[in-house]
Amino acid sequence: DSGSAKTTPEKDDLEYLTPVSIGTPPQVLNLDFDSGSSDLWVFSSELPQSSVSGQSLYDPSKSSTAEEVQGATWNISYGDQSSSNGIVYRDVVNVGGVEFKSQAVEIATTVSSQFTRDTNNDGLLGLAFSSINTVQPQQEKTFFDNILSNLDAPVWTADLKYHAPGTYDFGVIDKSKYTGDITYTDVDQSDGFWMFDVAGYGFGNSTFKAAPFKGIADTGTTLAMIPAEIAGAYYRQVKGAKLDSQQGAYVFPCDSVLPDFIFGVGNARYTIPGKFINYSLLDESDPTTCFGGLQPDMGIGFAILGDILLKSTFVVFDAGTESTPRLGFAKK
Ligand SMILES: N#Cc1c(N)n[nH]c1N1CCCC1
Repeated sequence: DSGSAKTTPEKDDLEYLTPVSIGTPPQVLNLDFDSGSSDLWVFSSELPQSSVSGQSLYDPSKSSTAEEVQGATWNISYGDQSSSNGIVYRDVVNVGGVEFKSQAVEIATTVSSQFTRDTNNDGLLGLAFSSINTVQPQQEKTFFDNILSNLDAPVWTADLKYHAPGTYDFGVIDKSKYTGDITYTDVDQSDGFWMFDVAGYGFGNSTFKAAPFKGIADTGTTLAMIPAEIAGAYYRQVKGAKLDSQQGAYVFPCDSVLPDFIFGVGNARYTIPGKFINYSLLDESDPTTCFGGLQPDMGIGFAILGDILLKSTFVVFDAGTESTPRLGFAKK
């Protein structure tokens, strides 16, 4: 098996939403594919109306193939303090033509206000490791884990783009989506994430610094949260940039020309264009102050390499054969 699904960015590339078919007849929901978490959960007919503001709802009672997982519950909270919880069904799930007949579909009976406000996001499809799936008493597998043995190759790939649709592929590495070689690096899955070593960094007229740091490849995070001293050194190159203490984030004049940011994987070097790092207005009411796409990590012990970084490359999430999983990066 192999398949390909188009993923479309919300405003400012806040997140990328991908159509997923669930049930019989198929109910299509647009989900946020998240390599930083491992639950497939959806807005559902079981939610109170006050929690729904335009999202599409999965209704298991309208699917002839839905079966409730008796006694199973789930409860997840994310780094941005958003959260959701509910009960569990199994149903047919199809992503880009790849189907699994008894995927755990976690239906929300409660969602936090951030999700209610995110009107086009119908839920999440977790693509981190199944070891951090939150279903109890019996943990469930991710969609990728479930389809793995049927895939032509044990991989999924992310080709995210700046202010344009991209694709998530399963079971195939599409050579038309990248240039040059793919550089692979080992993954430490012990925290359930796609965690790897960034070999170092560079920007502006500074030379590349071989100062390695750990980070997770996280398609579910908008920005790139990097070690505070690196973020500080980067924004010192930007006239008028300052750390907005209220936000705990760097802001700068919107007409700033931001330096490119170089990151290393193994011996390879990749460039995040400065344009990507001029992320968005801080506040719609002030057209002169902009918000950076690179921000300091919150001292959690690893960087969170989200869409700002991932969209500058073609990324291979490789489960490996019996060996360790690995990540591949290529220019495009
Ligand atoms: N915070 C956070 C976060 C993350 N690190 N990966 N995915 C996240 N979210 C998915 C939906 C809301 C937040």
